[in-house]
Amino acid sequence: MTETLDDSLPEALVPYLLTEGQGQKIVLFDQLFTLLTTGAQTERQFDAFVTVGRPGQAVPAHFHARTNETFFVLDGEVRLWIDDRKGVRETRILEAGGFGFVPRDTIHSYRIEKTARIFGVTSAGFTDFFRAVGRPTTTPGIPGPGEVHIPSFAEMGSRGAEHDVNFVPGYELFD
Ligand SMILES: O=C(Oc1cc(O)cc(O)c1C(=O)O)c1ccc(O)c(O)c1
Repeated sequence: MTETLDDSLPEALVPYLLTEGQGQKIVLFDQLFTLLTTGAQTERQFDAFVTVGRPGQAVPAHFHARTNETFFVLDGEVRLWIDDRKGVRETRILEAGGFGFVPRDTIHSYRIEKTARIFGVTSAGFTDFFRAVGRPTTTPGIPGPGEVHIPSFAEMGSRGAEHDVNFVPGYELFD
């Protein structure tokens, strides 16, 4: 018999299957993050999630001291900025199939340019930040105008500091 799951994820290292749209869903700003697997399921090895959103603002520029991140664009267009402050300083619009690797200590930001779906695998624990500042939801799909969740600047800063999300105020996104 086929096992079905609600949106919650198992508490331990067990095999599981999710159907389209299943996973722990969190709204942050105007995007929906669906967590597919996290440290609790992967022996603290990695997190994997899908982001969906419409064209909007760039996320505030930031870096992580311990987290490596990936962006794999499934649909749409996403501009990614990366700056490792050691010589790699680049921006590019990634279309479906495009990929970005953002290692720890790299200042980065992204902006959805055309309604997009992005698959991300990161170091374990990264998505705890979404849980901390985002709003849980059971509604799949891109949040509607009444569903956006905009945390305060102060909350983003303090929760970010707890979760290794280090914002870089005044950082200018370049062309
Ligand atoms: O979510 C990603 O990044 C973020 C989005 C925010 O609204 C605030 C943030 O601080 C971040 C962050 O990176 O910390 C992200 C990362 C990787 C990926 O594949 C994504 O699709 C989104």
